[in-house]
Amino acid sequence: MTSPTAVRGRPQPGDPLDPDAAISIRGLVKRYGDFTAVDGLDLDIHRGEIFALLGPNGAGKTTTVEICEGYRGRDGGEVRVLGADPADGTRRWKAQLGIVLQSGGGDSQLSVRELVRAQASYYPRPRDPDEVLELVGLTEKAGVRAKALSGGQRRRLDVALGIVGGPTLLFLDEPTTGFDPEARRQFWSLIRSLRDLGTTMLLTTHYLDEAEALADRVGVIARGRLAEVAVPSALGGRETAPAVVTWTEGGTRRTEATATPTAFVRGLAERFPGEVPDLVVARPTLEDVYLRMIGEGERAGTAATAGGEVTR
Ligand SMILES: Nc1ncnc2c1ncn2[C@@H]1O[C@H](COP(=O)(O)OP(=O)(O)OP(=O)(O)O)[C@@H](O)[C@H]1O
Repeated sequence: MTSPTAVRGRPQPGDPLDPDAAISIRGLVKRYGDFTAVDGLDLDIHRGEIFALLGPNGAGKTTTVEICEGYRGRDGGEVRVLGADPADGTRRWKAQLGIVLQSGGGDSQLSVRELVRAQASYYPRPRDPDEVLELVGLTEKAGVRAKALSGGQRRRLDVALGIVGGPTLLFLDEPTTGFDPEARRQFWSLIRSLRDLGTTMLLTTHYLDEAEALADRVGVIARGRLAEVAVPSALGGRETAPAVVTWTEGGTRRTEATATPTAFVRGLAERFPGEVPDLVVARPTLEDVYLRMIGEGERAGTAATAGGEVTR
């Protein structure tokens, strides 16, 4: 289900920061040497929503997210996260954030339970570590050393470490990479239950089905700019795009794009005594519109390479 916040639009350049938003970004710029990785980004993420940031490798997703987390500085623009500028976020502010990094911890001699308990001890109001292990499906592995976990189990541990502090705002950077299909489904229901508890989430992912299944809104970022922000079903005009009807007639594959597929198929059905051969009715998938968008982004830009190396 889509939250009420999901229908709000996106800010325009020059708009004031939104004081009610969980994250409010205006004109964000980040350069690495001569290379501009984030190039004037305006975005509001509303409290309680799940927002998915999509974009090809190197688009600027992690850079944007890490600026919001306070891990990277910026070269221009304004950012407020839970009311504070991340560049001077206090410990108390940081305690409200949960972070699931792309390559998290877990390479430890400590057991899973010990790691989650240790993490919990940094927060003023942590969740119960054993409940968190239950939530991420690691109860049976609680006594196992983290280094003995499989790749997918390690990601679950990363999620456990990210949520044990009871965050108001959770950042998830490609959280289900390496998960098997069942683990992904379990993770999705975990994310939905966190949303039901009121947690705001900013998620980056390369899995379009994940964005579609979880996100109230998605933002497509290409070459450091936001190409579009929309609810998943409306991205790239999907809702109003013509349906494409395909069938076989006289031994030939036929295709018709139509705004009224029901009427068209009814007409088609009258032409055939039984089933319409090989009938398919399709609208553009999220993947179709996404690939078109990032393709347009690539064509609009010129070839650029990253400049100076900056380490976190
Ligand atoms: N520390 C750094 N020093 C120099 N260039 C960097 C640094 N970090 C990122 N970049 C460059 O900035 C651009 C954006 O990188 P970023 O990691 O934000 O992309 P991303 O969208 O998260 O990509 P991915 O999907 O691969 O994780 C890339 O071209 C990258 O090479």
